[in-house]
Amino acid sequence: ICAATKLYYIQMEKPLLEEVMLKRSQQKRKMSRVNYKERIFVLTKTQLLYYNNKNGKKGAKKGVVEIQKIKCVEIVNLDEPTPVERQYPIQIVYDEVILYLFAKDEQSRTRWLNALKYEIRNNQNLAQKYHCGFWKHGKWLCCKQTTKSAPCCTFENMGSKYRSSLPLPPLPGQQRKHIQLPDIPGQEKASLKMVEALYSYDGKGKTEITVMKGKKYFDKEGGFIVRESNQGNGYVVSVFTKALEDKKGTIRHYHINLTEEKKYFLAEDHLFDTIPELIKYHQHNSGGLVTRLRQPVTIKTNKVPVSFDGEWELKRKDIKLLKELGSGQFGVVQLGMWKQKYNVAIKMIKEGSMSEDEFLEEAEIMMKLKHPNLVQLYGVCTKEYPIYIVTEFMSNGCLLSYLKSDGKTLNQFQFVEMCYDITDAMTYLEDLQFIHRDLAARNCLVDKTLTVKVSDFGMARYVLDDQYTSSTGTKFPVKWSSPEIISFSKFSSKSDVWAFGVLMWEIFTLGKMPYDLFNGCEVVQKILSGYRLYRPQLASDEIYCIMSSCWKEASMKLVADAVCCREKSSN
Ligand SMILES: Nc1ncnc2c1ncn2[C@@H]1O[C@H](COP(=O)(O)OP(=O)(O)OP(=O)(O)O)[C@@H](O)[C@H]1O
Ligand SMILES: [Zn+2]
Repeated sequence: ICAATKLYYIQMEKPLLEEVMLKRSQQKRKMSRVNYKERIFVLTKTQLLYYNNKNGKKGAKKGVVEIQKIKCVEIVNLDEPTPVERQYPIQIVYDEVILYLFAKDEQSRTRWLNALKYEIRNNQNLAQKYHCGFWKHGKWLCCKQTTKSAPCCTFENMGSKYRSSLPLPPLPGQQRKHIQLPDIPGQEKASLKMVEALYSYDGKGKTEITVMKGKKYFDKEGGFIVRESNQGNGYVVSVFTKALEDKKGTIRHYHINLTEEKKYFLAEDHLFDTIPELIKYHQHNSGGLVTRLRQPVTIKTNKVPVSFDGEWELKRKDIKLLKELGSGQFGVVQLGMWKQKYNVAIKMIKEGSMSEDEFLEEAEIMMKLKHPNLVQLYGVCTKEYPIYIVTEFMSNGCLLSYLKSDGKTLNQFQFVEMCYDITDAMTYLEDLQFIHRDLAARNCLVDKTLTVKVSDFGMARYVLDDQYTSSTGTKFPVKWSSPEIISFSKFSSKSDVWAFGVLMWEIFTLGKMPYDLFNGCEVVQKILSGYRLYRPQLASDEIYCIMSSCWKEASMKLVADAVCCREKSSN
């Protein structure tokens, strides 16, 4: 939980926007000349930072504005003839200072305005008014007042709609899907209610939606889809709302219109070059729609509906095997199709590799474990051999292989996000007092959106292979094992934490073998004498601190003594 919280805060440092913009000198001395310099601006959830621009790369840090201190973010009117590169000014008012920035075009300016306004929405001292013109040569160009601190002349018009006690969803592209930490404002834990269409229905008129039998639809305020128009002429945004007369909610449909200049719009005054930009805008501004587009509704066809209602024995004839994905301790894993439409992964249990009865006793409980970062168990086929274990299919396969093959394409924040995904699932398991027992990169899987999910939870208990289950066996995951596992085979959520630390290390080394110079026996000796994995090059001190905090021990001596005793007695 502690690691999860820390990783969450590191995510807060993640760049939301990064772009080169011109910055006007701040004229700290009254008569100093006005100049404009190119800076690289970076927005995070807590700071707006700017750096020297060294051929598009960040050079020395030149300044920081704390998001908390910002009072106002607005455009500035152009009252004077202005060179082309300064047509899109933004003002950021904080402390008693104004920062003037110049975006390269209207789109970029809108992007920054929206992002900044969104991040400052809960600030304490947001200004009610501002100056719509520049402060220049000792006066305000808007109202001609000559004291800088003169009361502002223009009422704030846009900021207010971001000020809301209701939590807003994260910015598009930055979504954390399932943050559960209670004390951070602005988190929205989606409470999705799923409705299944019992009959197919062709929507008529403006307020009806076409549904297909058996498909699942989310019934949520602001839930929306972009779909092809039924008439085949372009695209339609369908959005669900309960804001209107009908308490059960209605679905409104809006045609995406195209102007002659090839700009898209839903409501006249907001034009966009692309549909994603249009959607992005309306995710933050209702702009004429019944409601803001809050939550994209996914009608994923390759995902098995989760409501099996306890029906965990699946029919073998409903499963078509398609291709081999790999193999593990229990045998071959296949990609398959369930009921001709859902992708699933099928573990075909090799006879003699699993204590099947014990697994089946527990499978029902494991089916009930549901978390966006746990590979979902869908069911089993037990009537014939080989027994099938059917789970969610993860198109990017095993995390360890993914790190080795594609790790180089990932950035720091993606590593952090992966770690965070795992802590989220592990926090859930710990809350339910479910111990994983074999957490490692090889037992995590990656889906097509690069979300990492934890797999094979609890499965180590059903392995029939002494080399794997005995702590002295050759296949026993010693390198992921905490001292108390090595010493007394004591598994707990705490030993899962130890393994998580090693898993973090695997992520930040792009899938290196931990302690690669040592064999199992040597690792045991090393660990028990206090040796720990080194800091991976890609891990900052902060990250390494989280990682190594997973390998702390209450008392090394107690454990060392215990091992010593055990060795003596076995001699
Ligand atoms: N749900 C899944 N979706 C996609 N690929 C999968 C899935 N489950 C397993 N695989 C693929 O099959 C391989 C074998 O998986 P399995 O879980 O049986 O073994 P393992 O965890 O790699 O090894 P072991 O069982 O020895 O710990 C994985 O490495 C992965 O490439
Ligand atoms: Zn003014």
